[in-house]
Amino acid sequence: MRDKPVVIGVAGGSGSGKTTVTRSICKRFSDKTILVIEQDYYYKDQSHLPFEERLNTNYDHPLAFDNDLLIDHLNYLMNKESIEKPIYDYKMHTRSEESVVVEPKEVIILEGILILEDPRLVDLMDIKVFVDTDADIRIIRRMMRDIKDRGRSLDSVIDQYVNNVRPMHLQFVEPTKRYADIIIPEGGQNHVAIDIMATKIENILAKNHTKQ
Ligand SMILES: Nc1ncnc2c1ncn2[C@@H]1O[C@H](COP(=O)(O)OP(=O)(O)O)[C@@H](O)[C@H]1O
Ligand SMILES: Nc1ccn([C@@H]2O[C@H](COP(=O)(O)O)[C@@H](O)[C@H]2O)c(=O)n1
Repeated sequence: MRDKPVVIGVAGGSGSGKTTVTRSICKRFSDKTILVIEQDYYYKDQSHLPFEERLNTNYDHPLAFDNDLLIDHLNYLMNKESIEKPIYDYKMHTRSEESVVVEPKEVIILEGILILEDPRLVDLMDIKVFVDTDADIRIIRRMMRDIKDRGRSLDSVIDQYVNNVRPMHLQFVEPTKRYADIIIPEGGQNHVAIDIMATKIENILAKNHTKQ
């Protein structure tokens, strides 16, 4: 493994397909090669707040994230040290009590809505990707996922989208597209883009291995 892992940032709006793209890329490599770090798991811990209060948090604002901890963890991984990655509970709107120990790998994919919004995170990335999907598709995907997987009602998804997700997307997420090296339209079903990403990663790994 070269001195430092390769860091690939995968940004994009909620429901754009970041997780799906990331999983499609990971499937092309062995489990030992790519470590995925989700910015969502670094939402600020809210366990000290009553549940009702957690419902009022704006989870689409940059200040909702504990990027200091995320940056500390990325620096540990860059120095080939393991971290205790937090686990996030979307139903309870806070960090779980458990965490998981993860070891550094040759490639780190950092995935999240606002990873290109913090210049300290951008500075750590070798390749920056923005998954670009139309807003109508994103809201439909989000409705289906949040009701099925995140314990939400239709009304709450619509309310949150109108009051927080949409305005924050326009103010903070969409403008970060300009920092991307690669823009992937439509996300996980874009096989050409996934092929290009996988080839780029293979080339970087091959170069690192011949240097040793
Ligand atoms: N191309 C696609 N076609 C249909 N459904 C998709 C597609 N990409 C993602 N989804 C679904 O949409 C939801 C959101 O996708 P996900 O990859 O989790 O987006 P993000 O990580 O950007 O929020 C998931 O339930 C996923 O299975
Ligand atoms: N307690 C929380 C925390 C976050 N969210 C929403 O998650 C979205 C980001 O995750 P994606 O997988 O969709 O990128 C973000 O838009 C937050 O609104 C939430 O609903 N509840």
